[in-house]
Amino acid sequence: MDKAIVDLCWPLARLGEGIEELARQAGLSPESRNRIAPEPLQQQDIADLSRWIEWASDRLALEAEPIETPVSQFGQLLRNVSPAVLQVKTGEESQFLLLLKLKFGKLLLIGPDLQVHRCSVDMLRAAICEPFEIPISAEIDHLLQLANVPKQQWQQVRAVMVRERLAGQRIRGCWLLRLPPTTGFWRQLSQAHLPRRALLMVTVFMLLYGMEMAGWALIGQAALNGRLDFGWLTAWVLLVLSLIPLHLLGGWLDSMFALDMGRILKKRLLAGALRMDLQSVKHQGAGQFLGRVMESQALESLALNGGFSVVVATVELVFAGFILAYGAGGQLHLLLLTGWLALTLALVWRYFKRLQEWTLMRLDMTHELVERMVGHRTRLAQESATRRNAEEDQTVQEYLNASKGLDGAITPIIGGLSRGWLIIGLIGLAPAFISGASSASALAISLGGILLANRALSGATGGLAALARAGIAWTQVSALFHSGSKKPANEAFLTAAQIAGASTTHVTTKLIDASDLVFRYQPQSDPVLRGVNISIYKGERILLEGSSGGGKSTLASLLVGLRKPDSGLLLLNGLDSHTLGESWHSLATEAPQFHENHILTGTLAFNLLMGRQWPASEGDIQEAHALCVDLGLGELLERMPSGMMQMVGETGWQLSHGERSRIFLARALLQNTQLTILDESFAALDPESLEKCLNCAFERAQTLLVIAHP
Ligand SMILES: Nc1ncnc2c1ncn2[C@@H]1O[C@H](COP(=O)(O)OP(=O)(O)OP(=O)(O)O)[C@@H](O)[C@H]1O
Repeated sequence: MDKAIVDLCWPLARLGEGIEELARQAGLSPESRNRIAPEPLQQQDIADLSRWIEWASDRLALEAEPIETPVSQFGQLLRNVSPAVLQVKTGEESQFLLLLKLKFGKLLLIGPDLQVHRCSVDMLRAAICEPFEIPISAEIDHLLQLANVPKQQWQQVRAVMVRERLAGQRIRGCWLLRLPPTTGFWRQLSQAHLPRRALLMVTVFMLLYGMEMAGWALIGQAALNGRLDFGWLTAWVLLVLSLIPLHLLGGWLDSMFALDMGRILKKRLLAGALRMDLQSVKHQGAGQFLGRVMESQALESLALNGGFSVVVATVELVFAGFILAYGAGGQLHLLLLTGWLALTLALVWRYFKRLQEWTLMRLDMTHELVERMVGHRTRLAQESATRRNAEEDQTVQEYLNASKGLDGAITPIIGGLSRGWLIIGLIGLAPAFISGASSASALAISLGGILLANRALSGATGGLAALARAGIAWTQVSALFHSGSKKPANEAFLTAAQIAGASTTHVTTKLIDASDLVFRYQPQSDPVLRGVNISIYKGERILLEGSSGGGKSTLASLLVGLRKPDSGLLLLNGLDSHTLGESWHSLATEAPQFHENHILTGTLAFNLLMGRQWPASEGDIQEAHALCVDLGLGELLERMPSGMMQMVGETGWQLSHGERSRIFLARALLQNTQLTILDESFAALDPESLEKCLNCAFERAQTLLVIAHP
């Protein structure tokens, strides 16, 4: 490896300091004083590197996204991924490069001397791809010799051959540092320079209107003074032409702003949706969520378009106010314009209230519709035909009435306000016109002001109506937005051995230790679980029986960390949920009951291996295939034209009840966790399949808890 690159490498022991420096120089963590420096990882724990980098970044209120790419595309990756941490293998040791950014075609790297150094993309690419390329280069050179390729073409041909040979190999060991979507929204906006861009946008539009008005003043004055010759016209045309690049700049700034704002907002809402507590998700139902998704899309487009129109209209109104004040109408015109604006706001408020009522009704209808669609078969089979549509007419009638009210509120806003202002503006000009006291130029200025205010009002009314709709959408998605914020982790880093309860200082054979657990679904309701004590030792096979509704599935969800107990102590490998954090899920998993488990639309392989790294390795796919055969699904796999890559789910191959239940079982077993809970996973199986599946579970699960009604 090039000596210049070796000098830029950071040792593992200083990586925490390096990440902190990288984040600081990349402007990702301005408030460095309040952060806690992550403890370094030791070289012997290198297997935990990826988790450690993610944990250390979390400590700095950042997110480290692991990125992998085919070797052939690594150069491209280097150009696009920054700031990033890159792993470099130097002998047995792992060292690291800190990539700050790409500037004028060169990469900027932070060295251990804390200085920024420049380096070419090719040089860095060669250094990191070396371990992949060296083993095959001798063989390729031999081939080139045999093929009598002229020496001067070797470099070129070798590069192509290396690329071809390494096409299937992927490089790991690259982590992109960025602000997580859970960071404060304002900080994300400033990081993307959005406030600055908004200010620039307003300035461009102010300039645009200033110039536009100057143009009209120029031509108007020349016409009124009778000096409209070729020179004046040329000056006017030049002014108008110079508006074109400004218009383009304004449009570009506007779309870039909208894109970035939309991206940040979407990421935040998605993060919120994924972090929502299981209970509230269940409580709201699929229909409500569908409604929310629709509202979140509306929020983005309406808030941006509406907000932008209102800003532009405000600029126009300020200019119109100035012009009117200087015109023949003077104070009277200003007064009329203020009154008209007040009327506009009042009408928009009325529209907002009616829209609120209408939206709630629409969301309820969406919810009901989804529920009816889901339960359609049941209704056809069970519900009396006469009752089936009984309530629909009344609901639709109420919805129609609300829609009529909404139309009544929007019509004057869209159609009437700007046109009405034209009439009011002209009436305001009448006294000056009739009395003849004002000059022709003052009348012309007033007329220009009225027209500009008319344009502003039509933009403002559309914009305000869109903002009102965005406001309603916000009330629907604000919970998602707020649940997307999170504080950085405070827990100490745990190595894989510590999590597994097998580190040198802490060895435990007790996998689950629960005492006095209490859980209730609603704060005011009776507990479903009360005073539960249970100990599960590693390697045990346990059958959990009990009366229906006794709380077995609820207990399972506590043990796999999907729910938290209201009180009591629950330890996994001697560690509580606060200490283990997300790692709880890598230790304990369950195959939930049939009605709570799903085959997702995707390949069979994805459905089986979704708990592992995706895209899956060849080895993972073979393991999943072998397990399916053990569970008696071999014949099904043979029938499927694409085998493991067969599309399944709603729109794919329709699996039978028993097939699904075996895929759910395989999915849980393939996670290879220390504790596997199977919640009534065998209910749909015939005795022969049941025996096969049970044997498989006994063989594969490290510790097994089976919930069943034998
Ligand atoms: N969201 C909820 N709100 C209130 N009560 C709930 C909720 N979910 C479940 N319960 C109640 O909690 C109790 C325990 O349910 P759980 O599903 O854990 O029982 P179970 O022992 O697994 O039953 P089964 O053997 O019938 O599957 C039941 O009485 C159930 O009605």
